[in-house]
Amino acid sequence: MAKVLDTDALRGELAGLEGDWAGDSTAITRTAELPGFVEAIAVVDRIAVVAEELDHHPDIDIRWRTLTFRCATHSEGGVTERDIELARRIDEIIGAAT
Ligand SMILES: C[C@H](O)[C@H](O)[C@H]1CNC2=NC(N)=NC(=O)C2=N1
Repeated sequence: MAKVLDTDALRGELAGLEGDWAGDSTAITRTAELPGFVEAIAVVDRIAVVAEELDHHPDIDIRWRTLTFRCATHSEGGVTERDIELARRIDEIIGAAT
């Protein structure tokens, strides 16, 4: 079972991520702007595959070509290492698409 990260641990983990993630021990979020709607949906599709592989799923808000991801471990009520791993994988996919 993954533990909810405390503020210090979370700050360290966020600093190590490629993307501009923000948040607190409740949840972390980042946005990404893709060239267009089709590209944004393609990114969501790739992230869906990874989320299934990890058995860990982000909340995703889609507005035209801007995506907002929110990661938290629902079962633990906060941000755990599983969210950091998911965030890292989301960053990789966005990095490859932009
Ligand atoms: C059984 C399975 O591990 C759980 O239901 C998973 C699925 N995906 C999940 N995703 C997220 N973000 N939090 C969870 O607690 C969670 N639980």
